[in-house]
Amino acid sequence: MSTTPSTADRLRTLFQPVLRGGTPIRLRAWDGSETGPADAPALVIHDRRALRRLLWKPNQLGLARAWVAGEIDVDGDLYELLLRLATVVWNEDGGGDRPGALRLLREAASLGVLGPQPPPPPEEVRMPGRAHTRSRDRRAISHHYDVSNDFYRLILGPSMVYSCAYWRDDESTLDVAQRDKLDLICRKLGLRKGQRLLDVGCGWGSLAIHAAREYGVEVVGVTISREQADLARKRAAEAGLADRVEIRLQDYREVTDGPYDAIASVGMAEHVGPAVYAAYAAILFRLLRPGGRLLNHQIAARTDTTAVDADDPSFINRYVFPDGQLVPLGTTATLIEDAGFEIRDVEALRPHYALTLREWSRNLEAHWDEAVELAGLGRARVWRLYMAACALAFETDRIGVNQILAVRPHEDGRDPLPMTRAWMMP
Ligand SMILES: C[S@@+](CC[C@H](N)C(=O)[O-])C[C@H]1O[C@@H](n2cnc3c(N)ncnc32)[C@H](O)[C@@H]1O
Repeated sequence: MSTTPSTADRLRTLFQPVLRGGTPIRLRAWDGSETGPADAPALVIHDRRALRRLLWKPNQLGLARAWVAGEIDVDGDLYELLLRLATVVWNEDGGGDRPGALRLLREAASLGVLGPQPPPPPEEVRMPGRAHTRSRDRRAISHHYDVSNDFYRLILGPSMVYSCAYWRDDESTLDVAQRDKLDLICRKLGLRKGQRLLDVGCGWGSLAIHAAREYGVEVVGVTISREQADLARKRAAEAGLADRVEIRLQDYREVTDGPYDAIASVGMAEHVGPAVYAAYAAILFRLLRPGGRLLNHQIAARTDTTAVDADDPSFINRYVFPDGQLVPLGTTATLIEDAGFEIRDVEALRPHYALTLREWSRNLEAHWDEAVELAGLGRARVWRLYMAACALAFETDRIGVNQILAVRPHEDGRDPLPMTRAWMMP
């Protein structure tokens, strides 16, 4: 019997310092050799070029580059693989640890398993110029949203809502949970017939349509994604609401036709950026009438990582949401208050987003061939990894999501809201 270690065994030895605390996954090498627990999902390394990426940046970016390029894959459940890796890789500071990476690269070279240095896959983006100018924001948004409306429909389902759903019970489906979320927002905003609602970051128009149909309000929805605006207008017209739903291809900074009775901002403020957040909050404040309500629904980081992200960009930044930035809930709340709002309610929905993302992931995997046809293989692989990784991030409390209900106070301090929260409940 040969005592020569297999390629997979040599890889395991190599990754040992990165996989601190154990190797809870299977590894399969390009020659078919395999090591690790039989019941665990396998990280399949198809191409040895992945090694340079994985060893140089054993954190998210290296893994993502190898994944998007198709050099690695999973045999089994991707979410489960990431969950197992998260405990050993992502808690490690390998991304900033260049001396450690160099040592690993030398070891890899001596083991004879190191391939040549590959360029990043073409799906990776770097945004030139100053962040959060209107033109750069338009490009960043177009990168993520102008992919293909049909591709998004495969993932989001007929509701076409691209934010965390509201899962009232185990029986809910994604569509029901999305409808419940839209309705929760309308109730929190206290919408009444004849009022004017501004929906900043309106996506494919689902909230605008729901609010106009169920609450009789007039809605202006703005988005800077052309594909979204086109489909949102079509959906509003098909729902017979073209006279009450106006969809604009417009930046929130360009809205000047206040006052509105209520403003919703759902899943948009993540794109705003901490540097211009104070200006964003001030614009929404000016656009609301005194006594009017703002519902700001936004993903939050647990800690402020903006400085770290600038030095060591993440997978999400380079592939998914260029210029998207997450800050802690407290930072957002302070900025909203500083603009003059009174915060009246905060609801944390973290577990709801984990469930939503698991559903989107399942939809994508169930329609994989069609998704690849619509968006291209590289893009589809980006979305598959992003959705599984974000589900995990919510599940494990690395990020959260919160609905902040705030009012623009009356000058005399009169309270525009009921005394208890009962009115908010279904
Ligand atoms: C995650 S999507 C959420 C869409 C929708 N609110 C929903 O829940 O389905 C974010 C939205 O914010 C919009 N957005 C981002 N930056 C914007 C800006 N500067 N001005 C207007 N809309 C913006 C995008 O175009 C997109 O429609």
